Amino acid sequence: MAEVINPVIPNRADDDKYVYFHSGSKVTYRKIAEKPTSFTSIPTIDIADIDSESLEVRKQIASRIYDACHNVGFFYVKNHGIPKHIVDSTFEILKRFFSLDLETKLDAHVQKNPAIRGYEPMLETRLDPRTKGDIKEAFTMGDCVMEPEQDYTGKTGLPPPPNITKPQNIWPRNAPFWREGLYQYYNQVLPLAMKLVRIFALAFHLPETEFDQMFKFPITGMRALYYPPTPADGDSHNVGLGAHSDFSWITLVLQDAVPALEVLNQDGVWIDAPPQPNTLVCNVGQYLERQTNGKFPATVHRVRNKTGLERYSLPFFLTMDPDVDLGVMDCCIEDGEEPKFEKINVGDLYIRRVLPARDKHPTSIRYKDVPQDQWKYDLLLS
Ligand SMILES: O=C(O)CCC(=O)C(=O)O
Ligand SMILES: [Fe+2]
Repeated sequence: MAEVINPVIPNRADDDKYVYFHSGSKVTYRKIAEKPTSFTSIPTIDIADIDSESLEVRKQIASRIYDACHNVGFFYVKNHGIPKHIVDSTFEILKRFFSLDLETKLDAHVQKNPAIRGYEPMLETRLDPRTKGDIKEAFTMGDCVMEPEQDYTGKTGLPPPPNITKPQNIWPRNAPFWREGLYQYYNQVLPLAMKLVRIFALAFHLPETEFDQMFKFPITGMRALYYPPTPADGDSHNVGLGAHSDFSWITLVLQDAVPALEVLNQDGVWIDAPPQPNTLVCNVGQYLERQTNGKFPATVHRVRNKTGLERYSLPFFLTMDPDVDLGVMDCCIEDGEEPKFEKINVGDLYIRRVLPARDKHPTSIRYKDVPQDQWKYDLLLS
């Protein structure tokens, strides 16, 4: 029998769209995936000159940050200025804290704290509903007008607000090194983040101090994380932290030498963000995404620790003051474009995201019958 000639004829004009190949006796073809449209690595930005007296030099850093945030939503911060001995001692206390006995850590259980801060044991959160839970332990602290380490009056020139009578953080009573050590790092990373706030203003060709009035005493969260090795041969959905974008303005992550962080690009490909020595990872959060009308995407990421080693990390989340009403910046709306996000109150949006994410927490249970649009940030403070 004569062989049937397949009517598909390779066409040179289509060479860049299709691969033609023989399959058995037939000529056939396959469409080449669209050219990669998105990033394939995470850029590094050296900020050694962030304090330069030259505005031009500072603008150059800002311009690189603009490109990284626009194209990727993530970048490594090199020469961030946090002394190495503080980074080293921070990892020492992270290891020391998470290896404490459970009872000592549970003394500061997140369920005991109205602001949903404190210690979260293994599997307590579940960002990916296909999993048993996130394979990590965590401890969160953040902004608090009452804790002397944060010097509210020094920063704002105001006495602490009289309506706040309970500390927002909870600390394990039998591990005083933990509060002391975390504050050592906190009081380095917060000023660094505030320098970045100014550089971000420059990135939009705005006066450097444009955002200052939004960050007088910002909402912060610092989350110590311990990820044991995720079993390599187990369920492929196993994750240290399920895929998510950050609920912050920006996040600065201190990670140790164990690779596990992965960032999702627009083509749906997971890109590794392995540790680079002496850097922090900076990423765009949902508030900045809103403010920029999506020009800076809050890029999705996850943590999978497949190395067989224990991993520690310490993200610092910066969000503006809770009383700010945040809209899309005019400079981010192109001709003919509409704002994609409505104006919101920063603190109210915060509580409306934080409580549903922890629906078993006593604060969530307390307000479960109150309609969400009546949840005010102050509920977290009482
Ligand atoms: O552990 C990390 O490297 C990142 C953690 C993270 O993405 C988060 O806590 O939001
Ligand atoms: Fe994150």
